[in-house]
Amino acid sequence: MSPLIETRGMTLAQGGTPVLRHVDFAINAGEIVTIVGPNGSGKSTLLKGLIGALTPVSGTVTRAPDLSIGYVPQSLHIDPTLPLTVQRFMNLPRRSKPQAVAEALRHAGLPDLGSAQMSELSGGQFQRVLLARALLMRPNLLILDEATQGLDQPGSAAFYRQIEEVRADLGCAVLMVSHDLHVVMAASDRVLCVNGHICCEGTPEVVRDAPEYRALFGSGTQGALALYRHEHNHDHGHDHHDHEGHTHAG
Ligand SMILES: Nc1ncnc2c1ncn2[C@@H]1O[C@H](COP(=O)(O)OP(=O)(O)OP(=O)(O)O)[C@@H](O)[C@H]1O
Repeated sequence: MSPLIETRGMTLAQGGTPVLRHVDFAINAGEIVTIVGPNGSGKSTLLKGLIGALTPVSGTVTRAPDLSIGYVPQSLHIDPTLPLTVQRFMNLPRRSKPQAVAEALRHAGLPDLGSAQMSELSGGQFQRVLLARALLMRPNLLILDEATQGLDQPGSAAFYRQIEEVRADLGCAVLMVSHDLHVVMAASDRVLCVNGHICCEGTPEVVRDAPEYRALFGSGTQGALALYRHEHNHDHGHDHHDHEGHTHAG
């Protein structure tokens, strides 16, 4: 099976300056991949290069002909004085069948919110509505750019568990950028640590233990990762994390 997106030696520049060099990357159907890295390390630039919003200065990007991307933004400002129900929001900018809307809300973990006002939602519910809207177009790749900013750690962990359920139910691949290192890493099959280039990659455990990752983030995430794994195994009773990991020096 060919990857949904594959890059070879992709170098991306911002304002004429290369900010991300020689990226060899691929994401396959059904995989959950997380991009971590310090501020300004090139995470958003990488997403832009992958989706085609930024053309590489060198190297190649290949996208599957049937690639369909659902995008969940980090937040969306809606004027709180504007009356806007969840149902109406879900039909912007395109009208969808009520059944499709109900199904997308259910997949996002929101069964009964159709008549609620967007302004009444909690942060976690709001992000789930954004997720539901991204699911309406039946993507085979879901991209989330810091989708849990503003949620507390339990809220973020719950959101990422929902993402794992979406993957299990719909089979879409997931590519996400996050600062919630421990929770998001634990929900991933593969983690990419970016710092102007890909400095290490592999399973969450491999990246957590990689010297390149520790040099950037320290070793403090180990306990939280173990804790989340424990909860996670209890909730679902199975483990998706069966890919071989590797690191390479950067
Ligand atoms: N439009 C732009 N013009 C010029 N430079 C830019 C532009 N966008 C980003 N950059 C620079 O490119 C580098 C990578 O930025 P990018 O936004 O990809 O980082 P990031 O890892 O997503 O950061 P953060 O975690 O802060 O969101 C930074 O040095 C940034 O200043």
